[in-house]
Amino acid sequence: MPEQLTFPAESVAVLEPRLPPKLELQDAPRSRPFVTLTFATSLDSSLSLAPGVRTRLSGPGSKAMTHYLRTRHAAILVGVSTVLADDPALNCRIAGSSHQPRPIIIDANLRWTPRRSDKVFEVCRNGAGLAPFILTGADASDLPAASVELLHEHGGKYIRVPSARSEATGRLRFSWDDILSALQAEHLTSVMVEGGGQIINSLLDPAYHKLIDSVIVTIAPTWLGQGGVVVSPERVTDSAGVPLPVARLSQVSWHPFGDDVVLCGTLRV
Ligand SMILES: NC(=O)C1=CN([C@@H]2O[C@H](COP(=O)(O)OP(=O)(O)OC[C@H]3O[C@@H](n4cnc5c(N)ncnc54)[C@H](O)[C@@H]3O)[C@@H](O)[C@H]2O)C=CC1
Ligand SMILES: Nc1nc(O)c(N)c(N[C@@H]2O[C@H](COP(=O)(O)O)[C@@H](O)[C@H]2O)n1
Repeated sequence: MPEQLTFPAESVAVLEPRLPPKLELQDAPRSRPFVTLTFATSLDSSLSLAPGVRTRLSGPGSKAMTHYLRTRHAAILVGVSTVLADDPALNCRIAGSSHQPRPIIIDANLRWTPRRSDKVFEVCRNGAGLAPFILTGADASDLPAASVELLHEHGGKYIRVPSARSEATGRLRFSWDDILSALQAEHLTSVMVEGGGQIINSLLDPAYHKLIDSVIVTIAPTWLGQGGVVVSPERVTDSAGVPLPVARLSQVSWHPFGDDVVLCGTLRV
């Protein structure tokens, strides 16, 4: 029996001002998708116990909250290491909701080989989710034919995004402007960015704050300990080299969900 979550109407009302406008209420077309940054963290800012380790942080109430967010966004975006670690379904499991978000996987360097048994395809075949769009820096001629075919069969695809090679890692990187342009071209009007650590830390670069419309963070009352995947963006300094805070939320509100608390805010001025 597939999991069925419920999210109470009073909690819907609390979240609504933080969410993308419903399509029918949108007065003018947007030039880029509405971006919600959302993840679950421990008290020591960890997303998971270690890279590659799936770690449950959200309790039942905040988990249902995340799935409600999935009903309210056109797309849900994760990095390739999250897919490799978690084999996520990336679908919406709120009882009675017919909406499914489009999974977007950032895999600039083609590290993931999609397989028929992956959960994201399984839920798709069961009519309980959509197939992923994989954003890659690879040329069409370099895409593995079997992966292209598997994606095509389920309604997914690779999308080529302009990339630059990172001097530090030698790997291809995207700018967030290009990622959002690729989603806009697919008529995806909103996206929730779920993780993991590298994806969130790259989006929290001050150059991209103007692209983030809403931040919704679940904080679980637990310390995971050192060695976890941590949300901590690259440091910024003033002209004398003195460290400055990278970002601070405004319009902040806190909402308890069971043992967890959900923090809402914005980086927009
Ligand atoms: N608690 C939570 O809410 C969540 C937890 N997680 C956890 O996070 C962990 C995975 O996180 P990470 O290891 O940090 O990996 P990640 O999921 O952030 O993916 C890293 C990959 O994304 C690529 N990447 C990041 N920014 C990019 C950019 N701007 N352009 C192109 N490629 C980019 C990197 O090159 C790397 O290959 C897993 O253990 C997973 O369970 C993941 C999502 C949510
Ligand atoms: N909100 C939230 N709470 C946690 O405790 C988590 N571990 C995550 N992880 C994210 O959710 C994805 C799993 O999705 P499915 O349940 O398989 O659909 C996982 O890949 C992370 O992105 N999120």
